[in-house]
Amino acid sequence: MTEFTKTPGWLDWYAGPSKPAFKLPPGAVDAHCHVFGPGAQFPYAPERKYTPCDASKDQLFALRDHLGFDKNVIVQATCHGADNSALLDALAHSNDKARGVVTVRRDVTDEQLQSMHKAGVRGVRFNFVKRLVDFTPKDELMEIAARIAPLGWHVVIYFEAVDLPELWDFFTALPTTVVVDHMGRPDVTKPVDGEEFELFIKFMREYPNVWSKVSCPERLSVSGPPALDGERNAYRDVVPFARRIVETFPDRVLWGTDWPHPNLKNHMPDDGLLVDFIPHIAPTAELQQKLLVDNPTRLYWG
Ligand SMILES: O=C(O)c1cc(C(=O)O)oc(=O)c1
Repeated sequence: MTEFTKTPGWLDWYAGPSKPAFKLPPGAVDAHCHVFGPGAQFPYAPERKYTPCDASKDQLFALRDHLGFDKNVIVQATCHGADNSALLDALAHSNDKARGVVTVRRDVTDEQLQSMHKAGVRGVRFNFVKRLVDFTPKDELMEIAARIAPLGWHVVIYFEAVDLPELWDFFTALPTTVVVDHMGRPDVTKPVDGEEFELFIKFMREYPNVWSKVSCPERLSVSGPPALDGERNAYRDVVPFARRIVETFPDRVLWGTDWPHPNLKNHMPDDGLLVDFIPHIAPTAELQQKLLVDNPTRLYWG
């Protein structure tokens, strides 16, 4: 049995979350969440940049039911590298209520890809956030994208807003649907109609294969207030950014909790209150239906 020691200062996920006041529509999908280990059963990768607390599939499924979601999309976390065993185990025990996005290297075989497809995998994740991963050459990533495209899978990309100009040519050459994690991490202290965020809007406007997760206000917010202590109007500085994306591209947005929220530094949100962020960025029933049900169902269960 392997013992792991958490990264110093690690914040564990919030136990005993509230019941959201916002009632999720039937069939709602939490389209961005992770499983961590448990490390004793699914060891963390040697090349990881952090060691988390455990966050098991059973704990994830309990949260899903408590919050009122119907399904999950589980995204491979960088602490597991390219070993997708914990994720695949969660899919296998999900009763068809979960899909997955994996991390693979160029040595993955076609048989492995086929078998992951049968298990419910529908995408690969390419990560460009330097604090999370070592650099992977773009030709290797493009080769992987070309191999997963025939399966109907998509590519999930995680990057910081300042790096979009440099990554533009690579992203716009990808042959699949492209899903951006956490709105490409805008700096929300800059104007919502400023140069940086306009480039992201342009990316989505000019490339109809690009989708965005309007998730992670708890990571992007600077002025808060956090989703804690009954606050149902949290992270107000993030609202204009997320709402602009939802209202401009209503058919290409997804929402997820990001549970168990790796690497948060100053607080851990109450996931029930985090769900209450949704109506602030998707104010009508029609937008909520697309964001939470229609879009993820089409992309992952279509
Ligand atoms: O910002 C992060 O630290 C972060 C990390 C990971 C991961 O380690 O996979 O995933 C996320 O969605 C966000």
